[in-house]
Amino acid sequence: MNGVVEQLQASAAAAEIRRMKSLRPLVQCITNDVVQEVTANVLLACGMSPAMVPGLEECAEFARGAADALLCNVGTPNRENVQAMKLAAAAAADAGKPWTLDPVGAGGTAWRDKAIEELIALRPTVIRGNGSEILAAAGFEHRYKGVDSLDSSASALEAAQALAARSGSVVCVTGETDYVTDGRRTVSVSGGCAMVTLVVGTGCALSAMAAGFAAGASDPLASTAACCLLAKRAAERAGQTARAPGSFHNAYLDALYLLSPEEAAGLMSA
Ligand SMILES: Nc1ncnc2c1ncn2[C@@H]1O[C@H](COP(=O)(O)OP(=O)(O)O)[C@@H](O)[C@H]1O
Ligand SMILES: Cc1ncsc1CCOP(=O)(O)O
Ligand SMILES: [Mg+2]
Repeated sequence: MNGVVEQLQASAAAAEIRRMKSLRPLVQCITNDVVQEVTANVLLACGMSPAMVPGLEECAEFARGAADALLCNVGTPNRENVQAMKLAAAAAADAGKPWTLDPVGAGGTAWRDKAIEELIALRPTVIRGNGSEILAAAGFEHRYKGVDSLDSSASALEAAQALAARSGSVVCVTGETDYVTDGRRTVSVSGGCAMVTLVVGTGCALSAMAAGFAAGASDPLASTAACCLLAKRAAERAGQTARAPGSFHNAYLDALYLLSPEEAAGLMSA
């Protein structure tokens, strides 16, 4: 497949980022044990409200009611939290709220792959993963190293397009270049800074951001591409000053906070 790969127009990207910031979406996160804090901090820095609401007893009510969007992330799955993700995802979809699936570690164990397959069947608005995860979730040959990717995003583009066509979700495969596709249109976002991969949770947090960007969006492909663009520009800015992962982490949060929609979209120099 592959076909023509477009780029999001700067004016459209700025409009998506402005829209997200004026909504300040409340993003319900059912995520893994490793990335709770970085996810909340990333959402706050870019202008969203995080709420970690993973409990089986209340997750569906929250998804249906207070939340503007939902993240389901299978990084540290167990029977109970996968069940909570299914209940919350079904409630969100029923209430017309967008939700994002992060298929962390797809392709590693049969049990996790079955959980991911069952979540995909609930039609996430967006599926966001790294190259190996998207290849695995699409049923393509992939290489596996836990939550890291051994496959480039470019090598997973065809799998992303196939997964989007089969699931009805927008699929975002990230890496040196991010690709966002609905199976017909594909948008790429390049740049960023490779040091972002040395800060745990930046991919997981990006999936949470994509959920918030999809809240109220008329075109989830455009909102997801704008989300990737903001993250790439923030990583670039962080990389201008930070020389190692600890300071990069702080500089990345600061850049997510400081970049205006126009700067992130390239309409104004940052
Ligand atoms: N080689 C790279 N160069 C620049 N940015 C990258 C690179 N690899 C990943 N990124 C960025 O890191 C963030 C997380 O993506 P990724 O590392 O693919 O996800 P995950 O953390 O789930 O493995 C994204 O913003 C992506 O664009
Ligand atoms: C290290 C680790 N182990 C289970 S989940 C997780 C975090 C993965 O974060 P990311 O996908 O953003 O790199
Ligand atoms: Mg990940």
